[in-house]
Amino acid sequence: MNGVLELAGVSRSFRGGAGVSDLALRVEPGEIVALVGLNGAGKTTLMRLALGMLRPDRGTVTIDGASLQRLPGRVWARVGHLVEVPLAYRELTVRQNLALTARLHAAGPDRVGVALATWHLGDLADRRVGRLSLGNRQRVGLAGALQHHPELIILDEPSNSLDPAAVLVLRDELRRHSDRGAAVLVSSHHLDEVSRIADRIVLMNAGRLIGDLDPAGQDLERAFFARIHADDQQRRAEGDHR
Ligand SMILES: Nc1ncnc2c1ncn2[C@@H]1O[C@H](COP(=O)(O)OP(=O)(O)OP(=O)(O)O)[C@@H](O)[C@H]1O
Repeated sequence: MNGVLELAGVSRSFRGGAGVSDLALRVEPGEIVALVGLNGAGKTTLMRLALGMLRPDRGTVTIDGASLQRLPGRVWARVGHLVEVPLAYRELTVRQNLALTARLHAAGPDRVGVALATWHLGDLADRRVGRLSLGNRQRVGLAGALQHHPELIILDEPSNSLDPAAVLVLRDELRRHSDRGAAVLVSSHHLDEVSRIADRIVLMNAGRLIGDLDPAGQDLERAFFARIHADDQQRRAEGDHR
């Protein structure tokens, strides 16, 4: 498996008018793509579509060239994701949760010790996940999503509720996994953080992908808002002409 994720012409609408339209995105092995946009832009929806948690009304999603409906189990086992709720059983300990996620991904139990050390979870290894703080639960979720060395990584706002030390671990881990060839798609609200790790920043607004931002560019925040504003104005103008 080489982990390429591709969305082509993907649309999904929800009752009430919201949704995403005509999404086209390709994430290559070794590449970190950051998805940025305002609240409600459609980032989580795109990720749920990419993971088959939601079916598109139109368009196709492929991983490694295979449609999600026909994706073999061994390919799913090479995907690591954290979208919405961290995969963790509240009544089990941190160590038990990590052992379970390792098994689900056909990885050996030896990965658990490494994951505990990487995410500084050693002292919490025998605590029940349900008793942990939000940030520590997020660390367990991230450790579980990455410990099997996935070829495709999809994380929705992974730095949410992490302390600065854990944000550093996250950054190092994403770089390390992309250096060994993983394709990484990550959403974020923190442009400065994203600019440090992303090879490509993809902008989303009102359910559409509206172009890229240069991670090395000056004053990313200003550039971000200018692009969003221009897109809003264009949509309004097009609406006026209908
Ligand atoms: N299951 C659903 N039913 C109806 N509307 C939905 C559903 N899921 C998402 N939406 C709507 O689709 C739009 C996009 O939501 P989404 O959660 O993808 O945005 P987001 O970019 O991830 O936002 P945030 O930054 O706040 O997490 C929103 O208007 C949301 O209310």
